[in-house]
Amino acid sequence: MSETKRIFIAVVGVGGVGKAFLGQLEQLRERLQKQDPPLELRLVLVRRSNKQILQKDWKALDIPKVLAQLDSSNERCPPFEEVLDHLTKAPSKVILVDNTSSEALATTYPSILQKGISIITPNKKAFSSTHDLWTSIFSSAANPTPFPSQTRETAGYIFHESTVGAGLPVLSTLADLLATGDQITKIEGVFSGTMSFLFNAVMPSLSPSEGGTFSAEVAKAKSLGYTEPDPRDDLNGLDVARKLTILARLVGLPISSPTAFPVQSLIPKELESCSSGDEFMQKLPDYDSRMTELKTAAAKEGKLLRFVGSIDVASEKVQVGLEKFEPSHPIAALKGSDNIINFYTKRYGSNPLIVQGAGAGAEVTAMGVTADLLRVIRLLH
Ligand SMILES: NC(=O)C1=CN([C@@H]2O[C@H](COP(=O)(O)OP(=O)(O)OC[C@H]3O[C@@H](n4cnc5c(N)ncnc54)[C@H](OP(=O)(O)O)[C@@H]3O)[C@@H](O)[C@H]2O)C=CC1
Ligand SMILES: N[C@@H](CC=O)C(=O)O
Ligand code: NA
Repeated sequence: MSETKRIFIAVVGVGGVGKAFLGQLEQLRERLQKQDPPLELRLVLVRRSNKQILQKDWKALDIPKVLAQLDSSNERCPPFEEVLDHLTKAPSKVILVDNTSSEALATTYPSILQKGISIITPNKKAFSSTHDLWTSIFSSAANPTPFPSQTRETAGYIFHESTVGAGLPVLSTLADLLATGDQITKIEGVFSGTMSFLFNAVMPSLSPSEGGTFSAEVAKAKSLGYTEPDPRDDLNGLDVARKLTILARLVGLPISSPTAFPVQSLIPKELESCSSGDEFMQKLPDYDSRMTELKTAAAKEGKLLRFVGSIDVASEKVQVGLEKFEPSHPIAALKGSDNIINFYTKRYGSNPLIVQGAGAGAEVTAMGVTADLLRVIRLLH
């Protein structure tokens, strides 16, 4: 066998997605170790909000045992810049996996990339906050968006497939459409696993006796790992707005922020001032009748409520909110946490290219991150 090549992996965030990613990393590590020439994926950092394990001597952490080790570790988190300084001294390439929803970490991506460290992440914050940050990230990365037409070899690569539609091939499909010269005219569909789950459960049919209460289904979506760490970030429409911002920017629209277009919030006005997600969840059942009223009104028109988003490229119009659909409509017929993303393009004409499937959940999201890991590995070797 030829000499083993090596890539160092640094994981920040070990919640639902981070844990599932570590499981997939272990499987991939075993596979790549056996290929010829072997490639070693060596885990050297795991970090959560209040503690970390960093291998200063670059020795491999044992992935199946690392979470238990982290639990019992006393190593507090130094500022991330210190960790980054150490990672830049690695004897081989480093890939940082950001499995958090931290905006603070997201704003450091440009400097991480400039240091030659690649990033893979399901965290939407970096790509859907200010347009300046977006520009800064992709002018720092080795793979400028929307597709690598040139490379800056000393910089790191960045991929973020799971920021839209979790592991579904949404960004890679869009990149292929653009790279092969198609023109996107419209993107529309259901972009939130949480919202899909909620409306499929609260209003599965036109029958008033079917469907759970809104607050109980929100609690279920949270326990299934579909919601953002704070479910209000889903219910206020911002999570979908962030995904549409990312897609619109990839298409070339200079969207300034995810609040720059109409976004419907499902948070009752009275609960906008809740100081915590827990307080919000406790009080939400008091407002279930509001959703029942909306549901009843839609059913009178013979329609089902669904939470959707759209980008009209020519008019640069982006919008997010509730709409009503005939029960036979593909959007109304979704199941579970499924997303559906319709790409209308010049080549595909009036029959869109459709990507559909689970749009939230730890394993399917981690799968998109692991697929991004493979993309970076291919570019590095
Ligand atoms: N869940 C899903 O279905 C999907 C999630 N995503 C995205 O994936 C990301 C992770 O989601 P999920 O796993 O569900 O979230 P969780 O809340 O389960 O996990 C978040 C993890 O990040 C850690 N963390 C938060 N802030 C920091 C920080 N500043 N430094 C270090 N660690 C930090 C938390 O630490 P601690 O453990 O100490 O709290 C926790 O381990 C989010 O950006 C989310 O939007 C994208 C698509 C689908
Ligand atoms: N909270 C999000 C998770 C994936 O991005 C969702 O429900 O879609
Ligand atoms: Na995706």
